[in-house]
Amino acid sequence: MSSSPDQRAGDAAHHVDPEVLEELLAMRASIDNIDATLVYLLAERFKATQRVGVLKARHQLPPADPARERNQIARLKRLAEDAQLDPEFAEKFLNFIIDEVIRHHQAISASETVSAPEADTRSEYSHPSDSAEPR
Ligand SMILES: O=C(O)C(=O)C[C@]1(C(=O)O)C=C[C@@H](O)C=C1
Repeated sequence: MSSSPDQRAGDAAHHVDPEVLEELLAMRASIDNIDATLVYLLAERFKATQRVGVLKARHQLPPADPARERNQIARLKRLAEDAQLDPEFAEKFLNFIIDEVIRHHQAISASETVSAPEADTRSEYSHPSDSAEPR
């Protein structure tokens, strides 16, 4: 599943000296490995949040937990600063992922309501994050 040097060369192959291209390709090989790791990490994270979504739906917990999110963002921003990563970017990235997780939680909750009609008190539950407005 790794990309070949030809695939890594992209448009640059036509525009740069061979030595420069060689260095660029070496860096792109590293970027490819990092991107693959990101995909695997995200897949594992979504597997974990999927289980949280089922748990929340079964126990009538709201999809979003704003206090937990605030703590995660504060922690991640501190880590980003230590790692010389832009903390604002780290915050945006985490929020982007969490928004997607909440959409998944809402979908699980909707399907659990259908498949578990005994939990009919849930329909009376309301939480700010349950509104139809996108976050
Ligand atoms: O920890 C939870 O309660 C989750 O649902 C997971 C998660 C996350 O993706 O980290 C997602 C939504 C919540 O608002 C907080 C955190």
